[in-house]
Amino acid sequence: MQPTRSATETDSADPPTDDLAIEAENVHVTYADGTEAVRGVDLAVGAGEFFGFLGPNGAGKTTTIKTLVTLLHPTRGSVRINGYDTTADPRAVRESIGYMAQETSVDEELTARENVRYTCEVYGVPTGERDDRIAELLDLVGLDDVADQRAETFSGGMQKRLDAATVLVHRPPVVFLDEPTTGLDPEARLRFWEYLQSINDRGTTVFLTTQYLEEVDRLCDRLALLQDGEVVTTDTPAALKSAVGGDVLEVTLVDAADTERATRAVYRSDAFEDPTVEPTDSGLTITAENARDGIGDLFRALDEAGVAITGFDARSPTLDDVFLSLTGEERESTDEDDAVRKLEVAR
Ligand SMILES: Nc1ncnc2c1ncn2[C@@H]1O[C@H](COP(=O)(O)OP(=O)(O)OP(=O)(O)O)[C@@H](O)[C@H]1O
Repeated sequence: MQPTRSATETDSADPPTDDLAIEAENVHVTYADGTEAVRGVDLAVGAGEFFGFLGPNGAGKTTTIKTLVTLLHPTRGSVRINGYDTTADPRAVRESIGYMAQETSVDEELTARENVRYTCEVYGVPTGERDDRIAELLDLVGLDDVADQRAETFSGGMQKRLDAATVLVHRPPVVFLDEPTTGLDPEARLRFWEYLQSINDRGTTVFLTTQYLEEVDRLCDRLALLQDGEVVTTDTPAALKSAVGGDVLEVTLVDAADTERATRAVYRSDAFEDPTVEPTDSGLTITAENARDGIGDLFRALDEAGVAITGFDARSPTLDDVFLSLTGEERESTDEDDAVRKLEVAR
């Protein structure tokens, strides 16, 4: 079964509820060496939301999430989690959240069951409730069959799911997950997404940092896009894609050296109203309202300019286009996203 986006989806930049799980106001974090990793971040995440925090390497995602979970203090600004201020009341914050760091905290010498039992002890889950809680969580993450095997025999994906189960032992209303699927193969990522969807379906607020647009598009009610320590935009995936506007035409040229000539020909022609033309490795991408209607005129204009094409594709905007138009940066992870798509088609 494929995970689907949760039912709380809205087409708004505002959280779907007044009941906020995460509130960050003008948060700045500057490291001791002077690096300004986070520069004025505002966030308002509603209780029960599945919220994506997306950005390229080094954008400041980990620094932000560590600040939200009280491991770092804001240099300026304030953070409230479940109504508790992270600076004034860090203990209350920690008791009301789960945090899964990038590095797994699974003890490989223990079995899956022992790992979860150990975390129950750390969090003081009442002794009489532990067996049921452990069974429920191992079932939730699909590790009930291997509950008594040592974690060292697990794949990377299984270890991540075990780690995620331990994050939930004290039934926190909010969980923070820092790039939980980085390094997982496509099959393991899909299973992890199903798990994340199921914990959100149970009412848990999920704050997920990731570099994978596909992940955000599939799972998140809303997302914030971070670049150079600043939030560039916050909205639903659907609204962001429609803000890119129109259709996207991908044109592959026989000779990539013709890109400039082709770009000039597109702008000179009246095939499209107000097009945006971006060069790619093999040709160009044209974005315009009703671009599909201008395809005939486009072919004529390129032919007249002496530019030969080998391939052509018309599609609706993706989050990749959003990312490109807002950050000016091409994404690096496309191969992995393609692998997930292919796997889903094969399923
Ligand atoms: N302890 C530190 N001291 C100084 N600078 C740091 C420290 N940790 C991170 N940085 C810098 O802060 C900036 C933001 O890093 P951060 O790890 O928060 O980004 P990120 O978006 O999580 O990146 P990635 O996806 O690579 O994990 C980067 O320029 C990074 O080099």
